[in-house]
Amino acid sequence: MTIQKFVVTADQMRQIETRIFAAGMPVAALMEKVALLIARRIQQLLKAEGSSATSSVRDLTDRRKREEGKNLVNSQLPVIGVLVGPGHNGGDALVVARELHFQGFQVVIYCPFSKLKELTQNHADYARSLKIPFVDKIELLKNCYLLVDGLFGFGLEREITNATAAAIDEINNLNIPILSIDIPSGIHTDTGEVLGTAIRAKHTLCLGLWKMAFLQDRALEYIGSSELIDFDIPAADIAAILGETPAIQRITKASATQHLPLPRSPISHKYTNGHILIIAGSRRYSGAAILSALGARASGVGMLSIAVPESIKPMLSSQLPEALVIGCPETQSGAISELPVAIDLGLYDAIAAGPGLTLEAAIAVESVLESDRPLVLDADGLNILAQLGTVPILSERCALTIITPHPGEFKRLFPELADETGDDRIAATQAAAQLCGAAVLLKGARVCISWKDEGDSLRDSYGSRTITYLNPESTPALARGGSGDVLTGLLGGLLATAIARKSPPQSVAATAAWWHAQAGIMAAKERTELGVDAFTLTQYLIAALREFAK
Ligand SMILES: NC(=O)C1=CN([C@@H]2O[C@H](COP(=O)(O)OP(=O)(O)OC[C@H]3O[C@@H](n4cnc5c(N)ncnc54)[C@H](O)[C@@H]3O)[C@@H](O)[C@H]2O)[C@@H](O)CC1
Ligand SMILES: [K+]
Repeated sequence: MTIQKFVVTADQMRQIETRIFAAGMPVAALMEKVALLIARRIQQLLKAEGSSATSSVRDLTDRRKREEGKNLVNSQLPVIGVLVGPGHNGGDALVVARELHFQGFQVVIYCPFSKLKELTQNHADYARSLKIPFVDKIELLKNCYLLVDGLFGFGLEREITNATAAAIDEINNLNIPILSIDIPSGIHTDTGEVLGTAIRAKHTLCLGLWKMAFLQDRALEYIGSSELIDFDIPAADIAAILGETPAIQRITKASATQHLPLPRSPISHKYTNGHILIIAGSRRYSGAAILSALGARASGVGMLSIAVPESIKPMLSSQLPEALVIGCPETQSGAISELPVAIDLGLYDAIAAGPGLTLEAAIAVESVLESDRPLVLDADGLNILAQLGTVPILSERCALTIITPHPGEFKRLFPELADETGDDRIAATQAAAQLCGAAVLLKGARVCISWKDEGDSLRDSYGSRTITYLNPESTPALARGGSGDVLTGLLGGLLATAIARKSPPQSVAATAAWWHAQAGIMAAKERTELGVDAFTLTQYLIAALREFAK
């Protein structure tokens, strides 16, 4: 079982927790276990940072051994501030404060609440008895080296207002690195929405199972970097609440690799490895066709055909010697006016259409929509689809369609939905998939992919019957023109191969999103976040594959 693939709502986490407690695990024991893991992780992180502050802390612990029994409070030493809320998130924080205190760190506690849950109150009383200082003004935290945020966890449901909101803003303004326990206080666990105001963490330790907010773009600036603290939730309890095959999953290396067309059959030939037709480009946007084709090339697809306006055919042929380039009749401005009369779409396992077409290519896009071929539709293909009427057209298709909108295109395709679901990208993608029957890949920092479930699996947390995959890792280096064109080609190539190999076609969308992001991450590591232009990205696809698929 890979714990990394699970993702839960606050309600699901509560249900899982309830089962654990009902089975006999004492609440206090679980809090103790979890908070000890957090305290240990904080110490590791401080050590890894290797800063002067950490060495002072180390000096302190060494000295502690030497000077046993002496008062260790020394204002010159780094102080860790612990922010404590009224619920069990605050309880976790108090256990962390206590442990760090015993490890020789200088700790101060800020708890602006008079009424605490019982267990949290017990820990607060014990911390006071240990003479860990409590401060009641935020300015007294200003010399802290690190703040640990335990104000609210997944129990936060309503807006933070008044004094608490003002305190959070003041804490953020101290500009001290903050480590959040479970989730930055103020972030909605499911939607990632900021409930009034929220802690801006540098790093967040998510407890037990990944919460939905970590996959919602709007929460990412608050979450900072993040990691999961696994506290041994029994697999049976997870399965009881999420189902044997959870309706919503984070993409993992294992799941991405599972849907790669590897290994190849030793007796495969070019046609059994799939034939993709890419329809892309115009005189104005010729590069889009090249980038999509290079993306498809990296997928290892058996045969690559590219339909472009006649006038840019030589350019494509020179860039992609292995490809079959089809010149199409073109408009005056150099867009595809229609597909060649002689083209037989039935030859292709899948079609990918859209990048760089311009709105003038509507007739060509209509032809592929009317065909019975599995289809990836992107960019201008989507803009044309929106004009034709998204839902009626897609509902009529008899083959799989995968649409890959960015949020702007999504709004054009599903204007009502975009209004209803706001910035909840997961809910929006699921609702769109449910409505139009296509697989929907919503681009963004955390790509979300959803399609209607034809089986009998559980309803997902939003009540719709969809399968959803969320890409947990990416890089802002990919936020530039052309990187989407690469994804279209890569996805198209994988789709054609999946069709030829008779493997589940929708799942390749998750593999493509993961692969694309991993290539971006690898390229950014080597070349910085500014060094990942779309062409460079295509050059990292195979290197990234070699790394994650080994
Ligand atoms: N799920 C699990 O298995 C575990 C959970 N633990 C911790 O428990 C947390 C959840 O604890 P709780 O359910 O007690 O909830 P929280 O600690 O997240 O906060 C809820 C508390 O805040 C108050 N509150 C909610 N919204 C507020 C607002 N807008 N303004 C002011 N007060 C507000 C509530 O009345 C309640 O007292 C997790 O995030 C985690 O840190 C851990 O102790 C161990 C294991
Ligand atoms: K928190």
